[in-house]
Amino acid sequence: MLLSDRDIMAEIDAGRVGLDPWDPGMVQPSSVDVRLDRYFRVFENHRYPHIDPAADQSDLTRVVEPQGDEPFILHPGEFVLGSTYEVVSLPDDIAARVEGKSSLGRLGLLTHATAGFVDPGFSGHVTLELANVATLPIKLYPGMKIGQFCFFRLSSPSEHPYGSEKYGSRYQGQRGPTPSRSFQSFHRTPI
Ligand SMILES: Nc1ccn([C@H]2C[C@H](O)[C@@H](COP(=O)(O)OP(=O)(O)OP(=O)(O)O)O2)c(=O)n1
Repeated sequence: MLLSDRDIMAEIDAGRVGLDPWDPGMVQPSSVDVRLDRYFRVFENHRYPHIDPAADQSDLTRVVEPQGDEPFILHPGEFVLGSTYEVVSLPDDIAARVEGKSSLGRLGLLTHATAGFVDPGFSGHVTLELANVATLPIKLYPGMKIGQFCFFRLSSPSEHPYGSEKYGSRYQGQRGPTPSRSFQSFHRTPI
């Protein structure tokens, strides 16, 4: 079930869902707007001949921080990682999705390429997969509204929420735009 504004507020007031920093003005009818943090990870493609999900390529990306009120310019076709300004924390019976904003989508800005799901139990900044599919560069201002979270109540609490031992939980507690940890516990079924 998708949580309404009043259900979201009740979960926040009960301390079960955390959004830090919290601004009640960000609540929408059944979502909460989130803002863009000031850190980005740009790809250093010259370092590798290919991207390998099985290999530790931690230096494939480099952190860039615009100074003061400077925007980050995202060029057409470019793909960088960003992150939400808010840290989100979910209990074991609520999952979330990060969604784009229509006003930005209409300009050609994508906020996640394929991964919009936030597990029950997750806590951390959410990493944004920012892409410009327009034909002109787009200015990204730290602190601007960049997307929205919507929240879903599970049919029952998760037995092994994100962060518990059972699963990898490779991104629990992540701070800022976090590069892929795909190589950690990379598994391939022989077929
Ligand atoms: N755009 C997104 C989507 C998700 N997450 C966070 C919240 C999720 O709970 C966590 C893990 O997401 P997935 O389960 O989709 O990723 P993996 O399966 O690759 O990671 P893991 O093995 O840790 O489950 O990453 C994020 O930071 N940014």
